[in-house]
Amino acid sequence: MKYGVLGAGAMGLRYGVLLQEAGFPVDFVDIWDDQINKVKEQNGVYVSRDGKDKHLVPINIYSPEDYSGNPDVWIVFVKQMQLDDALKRASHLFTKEQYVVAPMNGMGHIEKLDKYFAVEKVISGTAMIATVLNGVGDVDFMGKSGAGSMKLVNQNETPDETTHQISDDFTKANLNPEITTNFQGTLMAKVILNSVCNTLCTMFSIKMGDFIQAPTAEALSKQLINEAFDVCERAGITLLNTREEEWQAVKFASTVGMPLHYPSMYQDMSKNRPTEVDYINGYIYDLGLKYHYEATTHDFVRNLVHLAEFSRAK
Ligand SMILES: NC(=O)C1=CN([C@@H]2O[C@H](COP(=O)(O)OP(=O)(O)OC[C@H]3O[C@@H](n4cnc5c(N)ncnc54)[C@H](OP(=O)(O)O)[C@@H]3O)[C@@H](O)[C@H]2O)C=CC1
Ligand SMILES: CC(C)(CO)C(=O)C(=O)O
Repeated sequence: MKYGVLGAGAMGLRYGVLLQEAGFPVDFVDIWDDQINKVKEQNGVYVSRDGKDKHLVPINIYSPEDYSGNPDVWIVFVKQMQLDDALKRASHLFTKEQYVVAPMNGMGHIEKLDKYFAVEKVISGTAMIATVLNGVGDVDFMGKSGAGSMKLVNQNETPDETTHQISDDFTKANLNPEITTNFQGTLMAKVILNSVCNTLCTMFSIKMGDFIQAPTAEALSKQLINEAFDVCERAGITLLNTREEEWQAVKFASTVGMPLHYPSMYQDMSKNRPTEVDYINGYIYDLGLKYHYEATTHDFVRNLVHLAEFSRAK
């Protein structure tokens, strides 16, 4: 199938380059002018793996206004706060026949995608794949080839032939996809993991492997996990994991999976950009309020992240 990647940042480049290397046609569309200009100027994107073997990979990149292709599948990887703008600028490129796959972090993207794509063709998911954008036109794939895994989940919880075909293509690209059929439960399990790892590592500027060694890591993680599970139970969401399994997932990702990774939220904070915390801890808190439950720890850490954003901006 032909892929269009909307958002040629860290994750968009990782998915697109791996699919291209697996033999699929890929076009990249971005709303970030500096990235487009740099990639065009250097005739591609510099790709490294764990900081080594930096090499140039030629890619096709366009602004939405300059692109006129018709991919079978869009892969959307932008920060939650950029999504409205990206979709609006690319809206002339979307058709009701196209599928969209958006394994972004946080929550808030699905309703936005539904405005442009047929509901049964909206696939979300989660990516346990760590990637760092060193700067414009320069991306670092963390972990060995084949490291990391992801979940694909249809909004209508009914995987069709195209979903399986996308999954096969992603397998060929070494992205290790698994199709699940519990939409909310799949997405929220990742939101909860990010509400622990991304938020706590970002506040203290530490890698996941450093965080997990802290004597307080378990207590801090379990407090956030328990509150989030309390929210999901009230909202009628059956999570993929139990509370204990969620903590084990945090531990595994931090100890074995990606100990050297600064989560993507830290990558924003360290460059003085706003973070996705409102779509992660903030989403959990707001969801709780709808069911008359206050996830106060999530609200507190969300506000601490905003305090850090504010103090860095000064
Ligand atoms: N990175 C990761 O390891 C993972 C990320 N995700 C999720 O994937 C989605 C996309 O995230 P991701 O690919 O990480 O983000 P991106 O790499 O796409 O973020 C790039 C954006 O950051 C801004 N930016 C400005 N200057 C720089 C700079 N010098 N270096 C880097 N970025 C700059 C630009 O936006 P602007 O001009 O508006 O500032 C640009 O569009 C998010 O939902 C994220 O949470 C999920 C799993 C793992
Ligand atoms: C790679 C991972 C899972 C780390 O929390 C992530 O989602 C991120 O960096 O945003």
